[in-house]
Amino acid sequence: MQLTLRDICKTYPNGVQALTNVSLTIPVGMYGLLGPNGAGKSTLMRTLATLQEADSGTAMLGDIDVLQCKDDVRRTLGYLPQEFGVYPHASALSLLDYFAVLKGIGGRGARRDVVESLLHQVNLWDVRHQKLRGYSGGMRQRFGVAVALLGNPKLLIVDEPTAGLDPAERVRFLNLLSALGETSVVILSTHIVEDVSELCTRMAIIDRGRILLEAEPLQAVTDIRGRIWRRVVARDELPAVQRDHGVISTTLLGGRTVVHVYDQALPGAGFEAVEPDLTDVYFSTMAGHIGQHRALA
Ligand SMILES: Nc1ncnc2c1ncn2[C@@H]1O[C@H](COP(=O)(O)OP(=O)(O)OP(=O)(O)O)[C@@H](O)[C@H]1O
Repeated sequence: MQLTLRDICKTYPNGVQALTNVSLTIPVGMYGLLGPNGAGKSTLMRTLATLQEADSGTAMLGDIDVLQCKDDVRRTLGYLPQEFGVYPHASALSLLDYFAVLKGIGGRGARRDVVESLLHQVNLWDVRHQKLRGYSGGMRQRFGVAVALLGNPKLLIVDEPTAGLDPAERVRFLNLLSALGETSVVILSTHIVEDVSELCTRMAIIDRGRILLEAEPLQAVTDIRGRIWRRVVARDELPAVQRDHGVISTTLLGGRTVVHVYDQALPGAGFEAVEPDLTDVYFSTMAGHIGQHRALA
């Protein structure tokens, strides 16, 4: 089972080209779709979740035509949207049971087993009788995962799930997701590089509707070894450094400015080699040093 996307295009009525010839092969496991705000991630996620139409292209989940046979996909789809509205006065137990009825999970006993086991899995069992209104952001997200997992989906789509979670909730949430990647295609859309580096065995970087890089995170990091250089610069030096070098990122560390530069060789005095990470892969791609930007230029 894998999800295969070929040449998916989408232009909104206002003329925004949100997806341009998106082609991806997404195997069972955790797949990260990484890109900045407005890149087209939600458009792609909503299209795969059968909530909106593409203009052209194909998407096959095994032998199911995702764009044509929407009912077949919905039977095996779990979707956790960016904004997850909950009914504030319902408890997790009653609302999950309600969604299970909607999903067609029949037989009261069987349904109770499914609901109870999901509440354990997402670690909400102890608070199952509490109203959702009192839940933290992370608890709501985990409730959303429980809803998305009803009916054992073969395709699970999770759109920007960690925004707004505190570090402890984020870790708990990511651990939960990683357990799911063993049997299903799980697509995690995010603008947070760490979500992908910690969790995903494969990834793609998308910007302005185009796939710029498709890679295994570890391999992508290995591939740029020896090409990332770092220098601490004074604020007034920054414009010159940016003019003269392929600066991919500028960060602050203890009040000082640290630039990372992409170059095949030592860019000049004051630079030192750094062991790259996935953030360097991301910014090198966005700056056009690696990936498809180069082919487009
Ligand atoms: N319904 C719509 N009508 C017109 N333009 C839209 C619509 N939805 C999204 N867009 C535009 O399409 C582009 C892609 O948006 P999309 O929401 O898919 O990006 P994203 O990567 O999910 O970004 P974010 O992280 O901000 O949600 C953006 O330029 C956005 O403004």
